Amino acid sequence: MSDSIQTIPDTLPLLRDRIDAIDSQIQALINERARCAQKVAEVKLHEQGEEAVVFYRPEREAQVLRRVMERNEGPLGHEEMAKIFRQIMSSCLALERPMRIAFLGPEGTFTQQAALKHFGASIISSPMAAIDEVFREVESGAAHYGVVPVENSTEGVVNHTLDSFRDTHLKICGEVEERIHHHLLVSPNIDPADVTHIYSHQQSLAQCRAWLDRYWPHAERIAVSSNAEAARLVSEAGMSAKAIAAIAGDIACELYGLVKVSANIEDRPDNTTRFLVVGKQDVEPSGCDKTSLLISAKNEPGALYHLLAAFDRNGVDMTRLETRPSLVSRWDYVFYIDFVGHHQDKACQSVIEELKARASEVRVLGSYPVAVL
Ligand SMILES: O=C(O)C(=O)C[C@]1(C(=O)O)C=C[C@@H](O)C=C1
Repeated sequence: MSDSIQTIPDTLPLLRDRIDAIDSQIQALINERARCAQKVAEVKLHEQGEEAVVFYRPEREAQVLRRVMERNEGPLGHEEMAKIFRQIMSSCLALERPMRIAFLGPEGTFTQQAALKHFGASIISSPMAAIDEVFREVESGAAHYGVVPVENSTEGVVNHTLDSFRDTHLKICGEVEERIHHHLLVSPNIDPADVTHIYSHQQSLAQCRAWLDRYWPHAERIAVSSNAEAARLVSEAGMSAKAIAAIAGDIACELYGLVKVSANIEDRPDNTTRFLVVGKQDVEPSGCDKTSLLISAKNEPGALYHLLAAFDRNGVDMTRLETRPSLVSRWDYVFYIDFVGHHQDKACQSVIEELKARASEVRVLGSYPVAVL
């Protein structure tokens, strides 16, 4: 046990004095760290120039957060401690250059929640109406990075996101995993017993299907463009005392001032959505990375078998395989493959070389740190 733990006082006034003293030390240290970040920005600008400068470094952030978790001794939990540092880095990065992040909107979506989880709260967030708009916003330079959903553990892949990679030169710079908790929400002035219609995004309705069948078998389910939009409709209807409900998450509930009739109503308690961060940069290795590839296979017998064999031969762990129509000709397919490792790793380079010999196109969509939080 360290000295500081042994000398913790045991009366309220003394404990508060102690907390005040610690807070002023923490504050001074955070500002010292922030001054270092300002200096980092100067050095980057000097070395890379205004046109090419890259302030956000996902691999460095992942390393910092992993180290925080490794050295943490409690009583605060590892994730709790990492979240604090997540926000400190977010504030430091905003001092270097405020980051504009486009995400699948409107305000209050799980994608916004994922963007805040990944970048911290010190970002300028721009809600977009559709996934391809997020890509365009980043391509045009109007946003530095974009956040889009890519797969849900209950409902499978988000095809719009996968298909968007065919027409873009953007890279995957990161991934975020978010546990999705759905709640049944109404306006504060509405009696839940009067509810006749339940609004949500079709994926959210599907993720709560068994619960709805059991508890709200007679309510009509209405699919809308997002669950945040459902929450907005419910708050608007509440003004004219119309009894409708929404299924949405915490930030939509808060944003639209709704109340929870039932919390955590998703059918599967491990319901998780994975999001991707897209940008223009090639991310350096962080020591624990993943790579995503887009492969157009030649239309010949055993094509997929030969592609997969390359992973086995090089001992590279494939974590995901998705097939999508190529949109070039009928019954032609492209494969999206994720694997463990960075494209600069020797074994991963061998896999990519072997794939290139077999496939008509192999594109590295990006190597990026495995989600830390
Ligand atoms: O190390 C850097 O390159 C920094 O800019 C500093 C810092 C940090 O606060 O630790 C801030 C932003 C980057 O995304 C990574 C780390």
